[in-house]
Amino acid sequence: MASQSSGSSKKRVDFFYDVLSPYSWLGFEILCRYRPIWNMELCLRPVFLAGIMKESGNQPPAMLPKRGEYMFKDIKRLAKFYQVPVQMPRDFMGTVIKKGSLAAMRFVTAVDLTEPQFVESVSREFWLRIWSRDEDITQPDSILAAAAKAGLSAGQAQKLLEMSTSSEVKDRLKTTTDEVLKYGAFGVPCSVIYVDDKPQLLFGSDRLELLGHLLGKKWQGPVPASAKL
Ligand SMILES: N[C@@H](CCC(=O)N[C@@H](CS)C(=O)NCC(=O)O)C(=O)O
Repeated sequence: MASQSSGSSKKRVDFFYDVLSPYSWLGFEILCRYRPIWNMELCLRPVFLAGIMKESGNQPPAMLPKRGEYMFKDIKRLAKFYQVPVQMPRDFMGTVIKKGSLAAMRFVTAVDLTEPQFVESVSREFWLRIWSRDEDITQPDSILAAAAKAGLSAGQAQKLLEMSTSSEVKDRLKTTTDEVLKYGAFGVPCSVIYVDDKPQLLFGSDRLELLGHLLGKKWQGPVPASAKL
């Protein structure tokens, strides 16, 4: 459960995301760049976007054709501006809507439960596969390849893959998804912070300047100078 930072001067930011979401990738990379600058305790919280859509009664944005068209252009412009190598998969419907991210998000959840220091690198490798190189993230071999690139040993990755279908992992992914729904989520990414002891949910990778403002921190654009070094 997200809560106000206790003890340390670090501000806690819970970042809820699904690797099926390119906007989540943008937000993730920006927050990773800002983590030392804003002195944040960045808590990466894997959720299942399809579950959020279902429970909130929402639909993937691209289901509205005009919005889908806009999104393609938006992502291309943002990738350049934010300096994150996002590229649309050739078969958007097949990759994003039909194949989905359940196996990948269960794997990330298993990593979070047992090897949390790898959550960031594993998530990034999934995004690089699906949203940069147009590669699969659903098959066991694809998941193991992402895990290897992220720095997990073959033995660790195989164990985590087996664990990812356990009820412990399924329950944890559902609990985290339910948690962000309680904060008011209808999509991803969502950042949750506490201001005056009250949780504040911010939707999108385009609300990080506001997030900084609420934390009393300065926004230096999507690629702050120290991240360019
Ligand atoms: N304006 C947001 C858009 C984020 C967005 O479209 N996220 C998708 C998933 S990739 C979503 O969950 N959309 C739900 C909605 O827009 O209602 C941003 O720039 O990050």
